[in-house]
Amino acid sequence: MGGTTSNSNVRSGPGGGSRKDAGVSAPLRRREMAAAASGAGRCRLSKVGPGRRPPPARVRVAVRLRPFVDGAAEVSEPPCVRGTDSCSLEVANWRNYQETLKYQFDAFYGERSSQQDIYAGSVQPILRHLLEGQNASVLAYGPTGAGKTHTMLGSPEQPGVIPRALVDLLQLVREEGTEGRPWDLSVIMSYLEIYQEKVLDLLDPTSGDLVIREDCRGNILIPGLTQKPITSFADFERHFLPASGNRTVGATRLNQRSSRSHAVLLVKVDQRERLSPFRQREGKLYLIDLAGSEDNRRTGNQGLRLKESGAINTSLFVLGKVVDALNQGLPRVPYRDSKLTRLLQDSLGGSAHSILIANIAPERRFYLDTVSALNFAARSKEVINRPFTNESLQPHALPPVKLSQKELLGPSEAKKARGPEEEEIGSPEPTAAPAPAFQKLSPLQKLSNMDPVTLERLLSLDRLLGSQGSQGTPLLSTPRRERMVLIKTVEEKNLEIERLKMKQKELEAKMLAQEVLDPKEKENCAPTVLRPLPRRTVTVAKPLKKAVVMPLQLIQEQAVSPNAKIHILKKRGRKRKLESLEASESEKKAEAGWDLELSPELLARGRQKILDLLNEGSARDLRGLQRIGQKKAQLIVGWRELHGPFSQVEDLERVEGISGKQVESFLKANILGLAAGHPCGPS
Ligand SMILES: Nc1ncnc2c1ncn2[C@@H]1O[C@H](COP(=O)(O)OP(=O)(O)OP(=O)(O)O)[C@@H](O)[C@H]1O
Repeated sequence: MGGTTSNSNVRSGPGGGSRKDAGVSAPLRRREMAAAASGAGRCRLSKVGPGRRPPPARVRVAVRLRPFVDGAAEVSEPPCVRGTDSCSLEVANWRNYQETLKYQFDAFYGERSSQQDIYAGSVQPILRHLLEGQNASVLAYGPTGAGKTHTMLGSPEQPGVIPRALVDLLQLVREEGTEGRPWDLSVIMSYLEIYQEKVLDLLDPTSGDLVIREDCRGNILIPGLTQKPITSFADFERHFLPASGNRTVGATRLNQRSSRSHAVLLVKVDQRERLSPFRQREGKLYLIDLAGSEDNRRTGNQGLRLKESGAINTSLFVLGKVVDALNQGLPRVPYRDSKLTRLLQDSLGGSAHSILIANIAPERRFYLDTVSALNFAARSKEVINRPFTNESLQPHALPPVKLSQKELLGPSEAKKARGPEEEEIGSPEPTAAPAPAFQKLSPLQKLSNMDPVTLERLLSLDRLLGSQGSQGTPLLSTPRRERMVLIKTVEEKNLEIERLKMKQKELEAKMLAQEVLDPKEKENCAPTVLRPLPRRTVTVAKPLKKAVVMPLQLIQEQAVSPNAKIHILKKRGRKRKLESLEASESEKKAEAGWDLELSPELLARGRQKILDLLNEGSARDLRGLQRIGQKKAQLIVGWRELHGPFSQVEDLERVEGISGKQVESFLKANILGLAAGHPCGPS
């Protein structure tokens, strides 16, 4: 290794974390803005105070150099890396052997450092944040065979970060949670791996690929992931050791037991205040052993190993892009481009106290990997996180909710939001009660109380008047007298509409009576053939496109079940009848000119059944519904866990990943089957 140092090759300047934190440089601000945009600081929490952003905490970076593991190599070649002090190291410059590349980090651990040195120096200090209700993460990064698993897991003789952290954390929890202390504490663990872009539960390997979600505070969670309560280290080992056996490892040319996946141990510390105001806090610790980046020219990987390697390298590449985007303050940070980065979203540029341990190897054959790992580590230490206290009130301590969603809506909207059954029950909802005299309603509230049809007509009249330019004054701001005249006109129109509706009903009844009398006509009609009625000539508002929902199976069912009423097909445009129920699917599609009107009770029954399933069904039950696969089922269960029960089927649209269109087609596919009491088959 050359003795001369070239300053131009110093990749990271001597500026320590404190100096950078205090600085107000533009790039730092941009990074902070990106961190905020990425989800940090979205919370309004008591520790931080409403409107105030949590203070920044830079990602800490430590580098660990492992010793030579191959004695022969140590004798034949000098190391290509060496430490210069407890924070700095230098690497030979392959372009010019007279020079070295210098790096400075928060800590550097040389080849003689022990497991305890790394743990006590870099990991132990962040554990206390968990008891403050904050998140923390430890990531082991580096090329394959550089010692990540050794650092995180270690061996029975040299236990690594994971066992040491668990021992200390459980001890802390015991001390803090003893009787007489203000908080009651509990610890829960989960363990997963990301293997070939699949999130697999190591505590329950049968569970399949899990979905990663983000809550309103920007916290990352995985619904359906097994959570095991632990109270002692023996408890932890009982779950952890067999689960570690489930992790995917394989032999490569560079490591006999190479991790083929990213392993993530999640330890959650839940705290509940014993006395008023009964706050609760949650701190999460992620302990992550990343799979190593692999140069497949050297690993000699082929087949499955090559595929695994591709997934590992891609996710690590995205990790690099995320770090770069955060550093450059880019508006879009590509967290979603890989499962790994999605999971690390609140650890990088997010809400956690994070420490990255970059593992490097001294052998020459690792040289390029070492330089690339060090460069990544140097970029990572510029990333700013904003840890905050994750604190809320325990559910029983919350004051009663004053306004329900229905109460916030106007009466007509609330009526629409209620199911037909609810309407029939006619509960004395506050929405129906007159507003108290002292409550001064704003004009907007008055409008929202109006019948939507009237309101729609008022607004279109308003638009019309506006477009004519004659009156010039928009309706809602016209003088009271003129407004009254206009409203009266609207009311008259409404009356006329009602009259026409009545007339139409009479006509319909007449036609039905005629059909009954006409035996020839009757002969032609199989009981299930749905007959068109004259088209309505008056539309109150823009006609809503009605869903044509008629699974063949159900129509046949209706034929033998006279109780269930499915009414009428209404003609729209072309004069064609549904000839027979055996009509092919394409023919049915061609019948777009026909609308089907279904018995409202039948629809309401179907909706209620769907709602019950959405609120009470397991992911497996939900998979039994049409148009719901494994992912959507998990999304639904996850949403429910986060937000509570769905109040109406349309709430499905609020589930991230389910669009309004999908909800519509889901409804169409399921409503009749469920109403008719069919068990739903898989889609
Ligand atoms: N600090 C250390 N002291 C002694 N041996 C070490 C040290 N670090 C790593 N090793 C040894 O080096 C080998 C490779 O280490 P390890 O499996 O931890 O690498 P890795 O980075 O996790 O690799 P991969 O990404 O392929 O899983 C192992 O035999 C391990 O025992």
